[in-house]
This record gives sequence, structure tokens and C-alpha cells, in this order.
Amino acid sequence: MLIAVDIGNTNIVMGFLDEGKIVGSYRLTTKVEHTSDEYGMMITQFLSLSGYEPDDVDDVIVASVVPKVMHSFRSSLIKFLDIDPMVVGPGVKTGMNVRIDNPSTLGADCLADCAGAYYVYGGPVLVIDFGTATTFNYVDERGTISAGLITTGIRTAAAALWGNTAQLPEVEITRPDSIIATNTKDAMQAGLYYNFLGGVERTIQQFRDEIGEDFKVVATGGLASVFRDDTDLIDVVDPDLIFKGMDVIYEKNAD
Ligand SMILES: Nc1ncnc2c1ncn2[C@@H]1O[C@H](COP(=O)(O)OP(=O)(O)O)[C@@H](O)[C@H]1O
Ligand SMILES: CC(C)(COP(=O)(O)O)[C@@H](O)C(=O)NCCC(=O)O
Ligand SMILES: [K+]
Repeated sequence: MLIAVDIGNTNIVMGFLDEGKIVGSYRLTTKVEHTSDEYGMMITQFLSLSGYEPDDVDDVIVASVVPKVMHSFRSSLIKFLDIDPMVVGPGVKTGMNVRIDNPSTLGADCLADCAGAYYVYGGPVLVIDFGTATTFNYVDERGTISAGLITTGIRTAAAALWGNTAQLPEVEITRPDSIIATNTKDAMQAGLYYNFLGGVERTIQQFRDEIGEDFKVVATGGLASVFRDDTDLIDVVDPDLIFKGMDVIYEKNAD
């Protein structure tokens, strides 16, 4: 079995892949202070929840955008699974052609998302990752990543709102029943929801205007399903996209 690990700024998400099929996925809070023993305990518990033992794990591939966490996580894999993981980054073949100013600066998660989208859904495809940040990456029909946008995550933006105001509470990011908001909570929920949805739709539209070819839109990330029922500009929501990308990348590099 292959374990694919996405170390994001808010969550570490682990996918267990048995012959390319996702047989389990687990989410934990990204905390810089976690020790390798704490990670090791979580990994072995998740394995056992899915009916596996450490010995069943053939290899691990990691895509990390949090270098500090990467260190203790890697140590935990060495100590508990006796595996030094493959790390998505410079020197690892992805089959993608990254045509931005400095290809090595593209986030490993964005790269793996793009590989997943390209190999599973085909190009051209616009890949949107709704995580701590919201990212848009464009992949053409030949697998060239030619543009990437980064903006605030929905919850990150919302947290800045309640974090910088004395009287605004934390609210759930969810579709409001109506835009006719008449109390603080509803006002925030509808304001955040429609403002962000509009921004996402306009961003997709701008790609359509400037690119001049038809493309699919695939969304992933912890908050990808928020707008799912409210826009026809997103074709597919795939929460496992990054694992699919990492599986392809793993196969390209395994001897
Ligand atoms: N199972 C879930 N369903 C819906 N939203 C989730 C889930 N887990 C996490 N989230 C939300 O998604 C966001 C994290 O998304 P994620 O793509 O994991 O971000 P990152 O990769 O930046 O860590 C957080 O705001 C979190 O509250
Ligand atoms: C843009 C990101 C912060 C997104 O991180 P996430 O929301 O997945 O935690 C991450 O992909 C990153 O740090 N990228 C490096 C800069 C770049 O991609 O250009
Ligand atoms: K992510």
C-alpha cells in the first residue's frame, strides 16, 4: 500500500492507496509543535482503523507546503514505518511542464493537484484548491502549467474579519438561506458566501476571456464543496484530487 500525505497550512491529509484505489483518508490539524512520536502514533492508529498494519505500507509520498512540519513528519515515517518518503519537489518527475518564472516556487500541493487533474480529467483544465489559501492553476492540453493565482482562503478571509473586530463572532462558512440578512450572523454568512462566490466566478470568467479555448474546471481542498450546488462554472469537485496526482507522480519515479 502507498500512503500519500498532503501537508497543508491548516490540515495534514493522509490518503491510503491500495493498487491505486483510495481505501481511507484521514485529516489532522497541522501543528508545528507536534513531535515525530505524536505523528507516528496518529499514522499507526489511522492504519489500524483502515485494517492495515505498518508492515502493509510499501512506500509513502509527501507533498508539503509547510517546511517546518515536514521535518518531524519525515522523522516519524522513518521511525514508525522504516520508510524515507518520496517528496514532491525539485528532482521528482511529474510529467508536467511548469512554465512560470521560477518553476521551483510552485507549491508542491498545486503541482500534485495539477497532475491529478491532468491525468484523471485531461487538459485543458483549471484547477482550484480551496484550502488555507485559494489557488487557481491552469493546465493546457499538453500538461503545461502556464498560470497560477493565489488569493485568500474563504475561512482565512473570514477569520481576519472576526479576528479584527470586537463584535463579530466566528461563523460557519455555509450557504445562507437568503441574502435578506437581518442579524449579525446571517449578515456575515451571506456577505462572505456571495462575495467569495462572485470572486471565484469572475476569476474563472477572466480565464475564459483571456485563454480563448474551452477548459474544464476541477475543484478540490477542504472547502471545495461550499459552492458546489450554487455555480455551474465548476464541473467537478474531487476531494481526493491531490492523492490521485501523487499516485501518478509516485509511479513515474518508482524504479
Ligand atoms: N472534512 C471537511 N469538510 C469540509 N471542510 C473541511 C473539512 N476538513 C477541513 N475543512 C475546512 O477546510 C479548510 C482546510 O482545507 P485544506 O484543503 O485541508 O487546507 P490546507 O491544505 O491549506 O491545509 C479549513 O478551513 C477547514 O475548516
Ligand atoms: C499557495 C499555498 C500557500 C497554498 O497552501 P494551502 O492553502 O494548500 O495550505 C502553497 O501552495 C504555497 O506555499 N505555495 C508556494 C508559493 C507558490 O505556489 O507560488
Ligand atoms: K491543500
